[in-house]
Amino acid sequence: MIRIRQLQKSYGANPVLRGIDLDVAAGEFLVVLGQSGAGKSTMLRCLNRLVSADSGELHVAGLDATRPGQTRALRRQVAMIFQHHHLVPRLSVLKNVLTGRLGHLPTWSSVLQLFGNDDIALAQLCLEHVGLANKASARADTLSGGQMQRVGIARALAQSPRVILADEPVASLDPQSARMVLQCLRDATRALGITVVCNLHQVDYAREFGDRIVGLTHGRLVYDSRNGALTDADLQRIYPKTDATGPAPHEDAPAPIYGRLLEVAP
Ligand SMILES: Nc1ncnc2c1ncn2[C@@H]1O[C@H](COP(=O)(O)OP(=O)(O)OP(=O)(O)O)[C@@H](O)[C@H]1O
Repeated sequence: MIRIRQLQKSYGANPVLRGIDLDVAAGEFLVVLGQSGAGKSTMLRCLNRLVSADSGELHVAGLDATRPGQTRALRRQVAMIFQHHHLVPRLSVLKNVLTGRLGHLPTWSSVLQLFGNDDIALAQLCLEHVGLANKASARADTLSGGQMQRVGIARALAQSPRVILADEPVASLDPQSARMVLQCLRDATRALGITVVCNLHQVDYAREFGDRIVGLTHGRLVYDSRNGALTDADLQRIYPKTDATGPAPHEDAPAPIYGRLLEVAP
């Protein structure tokens, strides 16, 4: 479903991705671990052309993600979930989920937001997948943080994607809500056969929810395992400057650059 070969990306003189090779199978739930600044978000954003790779091969859902001409097709096949769900607070939960259908509407009806009955039925089904069917008519800003993130997942599902990219989707949630959100993401995508690439900072969640874990260090893949046996030595490779208990607390990390994503969030 995803094939990456020798992916390279620099920001000015800062080489962020230094030749990534990675294949992700259809339906796989892949967790990416790595220190802050390791290049996780950049790799994810290359997969749907939010960021243009400098060089390398990048095939996602049968599309060549290095070609600018493929951007629209790619954005239809690849949904994204962000740390901050970016819901429209005053809209109902259902309408927020329906925004996931915008890329499938002809331009004139997308401007007028004329959703058909099929779109509405699909949005309701997506809300069922995340256990929030009973909240369809509630205003988004009346939900808890975990519920909002589940609406974000429903919106991504409504896009009928083949791949979901999740960039630290539970970073701002308490442990109970975080587990519920990851469970919900894994169950829904498993049921629908959707491939997930999920950046996480929490090693425990990676072990619990990942079918497979890869580790990124200074722009290189240094770990790749399907068996979940993440040892202290593995963690030292993934987090070379911290102790083997895992990453430094996220509060200490430089703030990720999410502002720009607001412009392109679904
Ligand atoms: N648009 C940009 N312009 C310049 N530098 C950038 C840009 N986006 C990211 N970087 C830099 O690229 C490096 C990798 O950033 P990236 O966000 O991909 O890391 P990350 O592993 O996702 O980190 P975090 O876990 O903190 O989100 C960092 O040094 C960051 O400062």
